[in-house]
Amino acid sequence: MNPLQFNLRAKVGYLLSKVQEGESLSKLLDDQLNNITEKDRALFHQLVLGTLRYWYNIKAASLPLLKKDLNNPYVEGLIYLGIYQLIFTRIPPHASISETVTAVKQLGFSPLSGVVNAVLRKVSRDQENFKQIIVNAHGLPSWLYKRLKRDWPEQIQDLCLALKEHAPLTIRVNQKQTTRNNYLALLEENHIEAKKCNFSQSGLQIFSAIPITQLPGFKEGLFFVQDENAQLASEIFDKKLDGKTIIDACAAPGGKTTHILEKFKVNKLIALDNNENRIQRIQENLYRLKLNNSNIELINSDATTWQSKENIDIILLDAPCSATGVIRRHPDIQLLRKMSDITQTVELQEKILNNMWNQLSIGGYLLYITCSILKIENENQMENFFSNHIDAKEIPINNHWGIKQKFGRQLLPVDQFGDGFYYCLIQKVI
Ligand SMILES: C[S@@+](CC[C@H](N)C(=O)[O-])C[C@H]1O[C@@H](n2cnc3c(N)ncnc32)[C@H](O)[C@@H]1O
Repeated sequence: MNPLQFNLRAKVGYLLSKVQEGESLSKLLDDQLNNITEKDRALFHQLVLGTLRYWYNIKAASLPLLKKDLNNPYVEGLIYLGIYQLIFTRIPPHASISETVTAVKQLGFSPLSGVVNAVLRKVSRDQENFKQIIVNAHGLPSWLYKRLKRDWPEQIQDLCLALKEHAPLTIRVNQKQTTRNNYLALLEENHIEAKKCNFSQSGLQIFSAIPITQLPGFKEGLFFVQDENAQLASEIFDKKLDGKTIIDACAAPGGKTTHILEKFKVNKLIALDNNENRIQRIQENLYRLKLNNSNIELINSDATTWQSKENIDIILLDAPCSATGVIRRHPDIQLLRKMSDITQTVELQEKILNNMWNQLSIGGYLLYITCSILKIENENQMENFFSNHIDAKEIPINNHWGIKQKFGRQLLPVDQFGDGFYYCLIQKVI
């Protein structure tokens, strides 16, 4: 059958199988969206994201229904998709079941359509019971659950629930173009509901469901979409960055680079990243936000080896990480990350840290950041760093947000608030 003739569930099932094979959802969505009619796009998104969000909850509830492992990622994904529709959407059960069973056949697995039909009918007959089992499951891959429970024994239950929530839409008002109050007034004029963020001085949370590009002033660069907790990087520095030479060591797509340029009058900013396509995105963002000045240099290079030719006052190191703090926005991370990846990521972070530290002038500061909630990438990474660098001194971040750690501060994702982030500020003292 021509894939273009697949029903919507088959298109979702195909995409879910690709995520199971290790492809990232944002790239798949970019590639697939042209195959989805305009009127189906909202439902397509809901079904993909919803099924991935509750993947491990549904897995826990559906395993006892299967006599043996199906060993078929397409059919596994379609069963979860069917159950997601039955438990979490208002789609009539008969439509959820028949559309999903048709998808199984369209994808070439007719012999398994009877099993899928039987499982979905069973769930449909006993919806309340299954809903309880699903919402009571921790809903994470077991390696991640064990690690989080070890790292956050007191917070683990709230954390599991928070990771299933929808993250709020938060923007950062471009202070070079307008003020937060003026932009809030503009939103009110356009009947768009929003409120000021608690911790970020330029953040606004948007409540109205509206495409980002239709918010007023998108093209003019009046704002940038950025989680509130990601905005804290620039808040930590207060006025300290005026006149400084700065490296943003892992800069793409430029969220923190552009914030620094909006907030401070820097001497020079070098934005480094080893991904050429993503460097292009920094360029686009600089251009849209009207921050494209001659004192900014974009460099496509590897931060584990790159050498600076000039004295560097400040390094922002927003390290590549497990991204476990942003699972709410990217639920595919739950399927994509494996324990072995974490070990490699921690090693990469250490290499980048060591090389960038060598680029920093004495008296300068390095801000280490991750969007991870795993201590091995955060507090433990810093503990290791301080034990190997007698020239490093922690500068405590005395803010109200987050949880103070032995080194640095950790923010955990909280319903209606920001994502999981970690910050540690270090000064080079000798
Ligand atoms: C967490 S993201 C950075 C987000 C960015 N700071 C922002 O606020 O928009 C991490 C970045 O590190 C980059 N990266 C990964 N390994 C790298 C390396 N060895 N050298 C330089 N950049 C690297 C990735 O391409 C990715 O863009």
